[in-house]
Amino acid sequence: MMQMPDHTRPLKIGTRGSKLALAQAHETRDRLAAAHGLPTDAFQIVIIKTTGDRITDRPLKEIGGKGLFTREIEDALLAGQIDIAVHSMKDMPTIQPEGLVIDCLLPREDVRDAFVSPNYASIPDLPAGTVVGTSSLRRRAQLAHRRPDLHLVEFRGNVQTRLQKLDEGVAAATFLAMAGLSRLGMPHVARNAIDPAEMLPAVAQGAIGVERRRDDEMATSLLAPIHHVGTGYRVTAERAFLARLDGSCQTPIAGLAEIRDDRLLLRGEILRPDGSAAISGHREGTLGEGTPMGADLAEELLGRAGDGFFDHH
Ligand SMILES: NCc1[nH]cc(CCC(=O)O)c1CC(=O)O
Repeated sequence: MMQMPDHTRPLKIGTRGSKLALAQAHETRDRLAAAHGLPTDAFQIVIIKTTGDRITDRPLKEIGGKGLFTREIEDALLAGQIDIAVHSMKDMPTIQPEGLVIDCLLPREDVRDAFVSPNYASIPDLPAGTVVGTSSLRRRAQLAHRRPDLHLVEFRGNVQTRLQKLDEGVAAATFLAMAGLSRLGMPHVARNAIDPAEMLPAVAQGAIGVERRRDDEMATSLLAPIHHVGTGYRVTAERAFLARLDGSCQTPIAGLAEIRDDRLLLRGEILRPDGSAAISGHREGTLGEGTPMGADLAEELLGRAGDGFFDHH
């Protein structure tokens, strides 16, 4: 018999310290407790500060992109300081360090982007020249593509910081993930949720993944029953698309897989950083075909884009 965690030897759940990260860690703990009939004090939430949390005054792309919010957490997992780690899959590099795996996905939240603004109800309402804040290369390129007349500014920080910047008038509108707002209990902050057909979300937006050491049998068996299979199929397809394009977050890429009638439908989009061009396509397949579908769609879009597509100009 496996020794289950209890309050004297709790399973340590590693997470960043932002409100959203903590909400995600608590959701993971509650699902684990419910699935195994354990009290919540059989789990201990351990906050780990990452480089991305420490450096808040520079654009993400300058300090290194994806991995900035995860490296220290993965080091703690490898060192045995924590037993599992909870991540927004949107922020995860496509390759995990040797010895770590993510094969547990929680049921996906709303995948859409939220339009947030004190004064305007939607993107079409924004007058020419309006200042819009976003730190996301994807959202920046998508917006510039549709509305080249707007003025885009860098807008970093966690959800609370960005909302405060809107209040202070640093920008008249911004975008946030609906998933984050919902998990923070504040979906009403969104003026509207943008249809993915208008603004395709980031790969894995709204998905939480739980990472573990590959050889940790306790973590493996504890996590197995909370894995959401449908979310797994979808995120697999989207991340295969991302992996073939570029593992970093230095390029504007969007991707969304959905399940309809037991079929997997994948949409993908790549954009020039300045929004001057966008190329999109789609694939359909069986639920288990996400990996080849993602790679194949990426190949198609890269072929149509040609050399130098992602270069700034
Ligand atoms: N890049 C930061 C980040 N990573 C995950 C989320 C939101 C939650 C999610 O998409 O799962 C956010 C904030 C945002 O984009 O508004």
